Amino acid sequence: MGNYAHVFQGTAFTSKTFEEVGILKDYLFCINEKGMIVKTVSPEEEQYVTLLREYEGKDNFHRLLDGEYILPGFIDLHVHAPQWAQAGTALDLPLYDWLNTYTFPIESKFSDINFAQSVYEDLVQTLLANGTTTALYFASIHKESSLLLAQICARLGQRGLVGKVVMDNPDQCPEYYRDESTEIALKETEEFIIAVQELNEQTKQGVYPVVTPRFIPSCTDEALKGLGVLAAKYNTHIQSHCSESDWQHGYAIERFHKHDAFALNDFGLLQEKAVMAHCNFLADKDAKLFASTGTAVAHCPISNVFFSNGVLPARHLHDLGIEIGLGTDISGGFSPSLFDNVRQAVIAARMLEEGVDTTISADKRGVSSSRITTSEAFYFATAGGGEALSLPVGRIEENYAWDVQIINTTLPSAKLPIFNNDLEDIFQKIMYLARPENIQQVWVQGEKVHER
Ligand SMILES: Nc1nc2[nH]cnc2c(=O)[nH]1
Repeated sequence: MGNYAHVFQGTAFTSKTFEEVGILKDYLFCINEKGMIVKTVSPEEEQYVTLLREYEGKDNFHRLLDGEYILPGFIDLHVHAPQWAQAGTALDLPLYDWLNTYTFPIESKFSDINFAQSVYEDLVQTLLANGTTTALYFASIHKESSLLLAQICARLGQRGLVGKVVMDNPDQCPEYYRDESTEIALKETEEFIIAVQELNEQTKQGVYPVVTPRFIPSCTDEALKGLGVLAAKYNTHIQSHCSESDWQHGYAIERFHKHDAFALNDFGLLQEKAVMAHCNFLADKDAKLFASTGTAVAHCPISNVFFSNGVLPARHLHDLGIEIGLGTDISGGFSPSLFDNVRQAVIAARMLEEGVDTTISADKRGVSSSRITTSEAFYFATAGGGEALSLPVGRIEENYAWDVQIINTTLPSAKLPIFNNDLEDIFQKIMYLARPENIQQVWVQGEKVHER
C-alpha cells in the first residue's frame, strides 16, 4: 500500500483557517520521496490499520512518544543575516541613527567571506534549532557572501530565500557601504539571481533568489526601476521595507509626494511574490493596493518596539485582505525565535486594543477590535508565511512539504505544566511556554535537519 519514504504517527496542530487550529489526533502522515505529504489518515479511516501493519517496525516508521506533538515548521519572513553578529545589542537608537551607527558598519564586514561563513553558518543552524524551516533573508551588498548564504541554506537543509541587498543612493548610503554604481548593482543582482537559480536545481528543499532594494531611501530611481524589471524577467520574489517608522514613511512622501506603497508599485515592486517588512504606517488605500497586487506584510512585532514608533494594526490589515506572516527582523528584533514573536504579536495587539496611557479614559485609550488570538498569531508564523511566499509550506496537509518541528513537552529540563489531556490547552501551552530545548527534531522537505 503506497511506497512512502516516511510514515509518521502522532498528533499534529495546523491552521485550518485564520481563526481555527485543526487538531489531527493520532494521525498517520505519509511522505513521498520528494518530501511532500501525500496522505494524512485519521484513525477512523479503514486504511489506517492496513498502513500501520505495513509500516510499523520499519526504519522509516516514526511513532511519536507520549508528550510529543507535531507543528508546522515556522516561516520567518524577515531576517537580516549579517545582523546576527550584533543580535541582542545596539537597540538604543532610532532607525536612521541605528542604521548609520551600528548596522551599516557591521554589514560592511561581509566583504570578508570568512567572517560571512562563520556568522551565516551559526545563524542558519540557530534558526533551524528554533523551528524555522523557511527563511526570507536580506544578506548584504556583497554578491559573493550573499551567494554563500544561499549555499549554506542549501547544505544545511533550510529552505532559504536570499537577497543581495541593493543600496546605490549616495545621499543616504555611506561610501564604505554602497554599491559601486547603479549599473554594477543591477549587473551583480542579475548574476546573483542566475547563480541561485542554478543552485536551486540541485537543492531538494529549494533556495530562491530575491530582488532586494533595501528600502526606498537607500536606492536611486534607476535602481528601483531596474530591480522591478529584473524581478519580472526572472520571476523572482521581491522584498524591501515599507513605511516602517515616522522617518521612513515621511521620507517617501517628501521624495515622491506619495506613500511608500504607491512609490514601490510604480517601480513594479509590488506583486504576488513580494513581501514588505513592517508596514506600520500603511493607510487603508495602501493596504488595498497591497491586497490587490498580492503583496504580503512581514510583521516583526519585537523589532517594532524599538524602531517602528507604533504597533502594527495586524487584525485591521488582515481584515482588508492582506496576507501577513511573521519576521524576527534579526537584529532589529533580538530573538531568533518565532515562538517569541508569536507571543509578542499577541501582546502588542492586546496593548493596541487596550491603549497604554492610563491618564486617558478607558473608552478612548486604545484602538478597538485590534486583538489577535494565539491561533491567529500561529497562523501568521506558519500558513500565512507560506501564502506570503506562494510556496506549499506552513500547513500539515496533503500536497504541502513535510516541514515540521516535533515538540517534546516532557523534557526534565523544560517540562511544560500539562496536567490534563485537553489538546486545545496543550496547543496554547506550547505556544506560550515552549523553549528551544523542547524542539526535539526539525524536518524540511522530508529530511531531518536538526535533532536535540
Ligand atoms: N528594522 C530595519 N529597518 C530597516 N530599514 C532599512 N534597513 C533596515 C534594517 O536593517 N532593519
